[in-house]
Amino acid sequence: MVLKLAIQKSGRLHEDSMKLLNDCGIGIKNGHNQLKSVADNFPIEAYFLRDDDIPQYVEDGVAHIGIVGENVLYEKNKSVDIVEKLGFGKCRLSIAVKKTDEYGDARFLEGKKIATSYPFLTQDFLNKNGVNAEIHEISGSVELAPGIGLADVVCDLVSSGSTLFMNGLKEVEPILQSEAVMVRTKELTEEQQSVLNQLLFRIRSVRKAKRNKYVLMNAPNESLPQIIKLLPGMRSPSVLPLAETGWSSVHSVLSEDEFWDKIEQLKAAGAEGILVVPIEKMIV
Ligand SMILES: Nc1ncnc2c1ncn2[C@@H]1O[C@H](COP(=O)(O)OP(=O)(O)OP(=O)(O)O)[C@@H](O)[C@H]1O
Ligand SMILES: O=P(O)(O)OC[C@H]1O[C@H](OP(=O)(O)OP(=O)(O)O)[C@H](O)[C@@H]1O
Ligand SMILES: [Mg+2]
Repeated sequence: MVLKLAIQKSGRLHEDSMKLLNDCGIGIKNGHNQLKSVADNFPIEAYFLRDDDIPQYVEDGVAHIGIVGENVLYEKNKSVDIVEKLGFGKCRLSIAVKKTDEYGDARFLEGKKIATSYPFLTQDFLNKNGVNAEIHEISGSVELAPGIGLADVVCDLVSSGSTLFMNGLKEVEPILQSEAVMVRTKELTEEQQSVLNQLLFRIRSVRKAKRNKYVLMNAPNESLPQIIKLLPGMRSPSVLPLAETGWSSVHSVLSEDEFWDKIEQLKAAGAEGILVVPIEKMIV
C-alpha cells in the first residue's frame, strides 16, 4: 500500500515541498516531465500537479494527501482536512489600489471593477462588508490590470510587496494570511492513516529542529546558577567541567523566537565563547 501525495509540479511551492520530503529522509525523484514518482524508501507516491487542482484530487481521494497554499484551498472550498501547517509559501491575499487612491475602508470598492484570480474569496470579502463590486477573473499578471485600464483595483497575493510597488499599486486590505499546509482526504484506511502518522512525525521533528538551535558556551562557575536559569534545554542544560578549573561548558537548546534576547542576557550573565549550531532532527 502506498499513500498518494499531491504536490505542485513547478512554481513557488515545488522546491520547498521536495526539500521537506527530502529532510524527512524520503527520496522522491522528479525527472523532467515526470508526473508521478514512487519514493524508494517510504510507502509514498507523489503526483506532480498544478496547485489549483490539488484540493479536488484530495477531496476525491485520488490523492490521499496534498501540499497546497491555504489561499488555493479556501478559494476552491473543497471538503478536505488540514493536518499540518508547513511554514513555507507564506503570503497574504490583499486588496490593492492605485498608489494615488485614498482608500479609507471597504466602501471605497463600491461599484469598482476588481481584477483577481481569487473570485470566491474576493466575493466573500465583499459580502462580509456589504459592498457591491464587479469581479473580473484573470489567471495571472493581475497587478497589471489597473495600469492598462482593465480594472480599478486588484485582489492578489502579496509577499514582499515589490510586484505591487513596481506596478504603481499599494496594499490596503489583507483579507487572508496564507502558508503551505498538508491536507488529507476525509476517508483513510487504518493503514493509510498509519503511514500519514509516520510522515507527520518526521515532518514535526524536522520543523521543530529548524525552529531551534543547539547552543554551547563557556562560563565561570560562579555564573552558573544565573545562566542555568536562563536556559531551558530539552530537559535541563548540560554542564561539563572545562580543563581550566573554575570554568564550565554549558550546552542547551534555544528556540529562534527567544534566541537573540537570551544571547544578550547570557553574555551579561558572564557567558563567553558562545557557539550556535543548527539541529537536523529533534525527537521529543
Ligand atoms: N510571493 C509569494 N511569496 C510566497 N508564497 C507565495 C507567493 N506567491 C504565491 N505563493 C504561494 O505559492 C503558491 C503557488 O504559487 P505559484 O505562483 O507557483 O502558483 P501558480 O502560478 O498558480 O502555479 P501552478 O502552475 O501550479 O498553477 C500560491 O498559491 C501561494 O500559496
Ligand atoms: O509581493 P511579492 O513578493 O512581489 O510577490 C507577489 C507576487 O508573487 C506571486 O506571483 P509569482 O511571482 O509566483 O508569479 P505568477 O503570477 O506567475 O504565479 C503573486 O501572484 C504576486 O504577483
Ligand atoms: Mg495555480
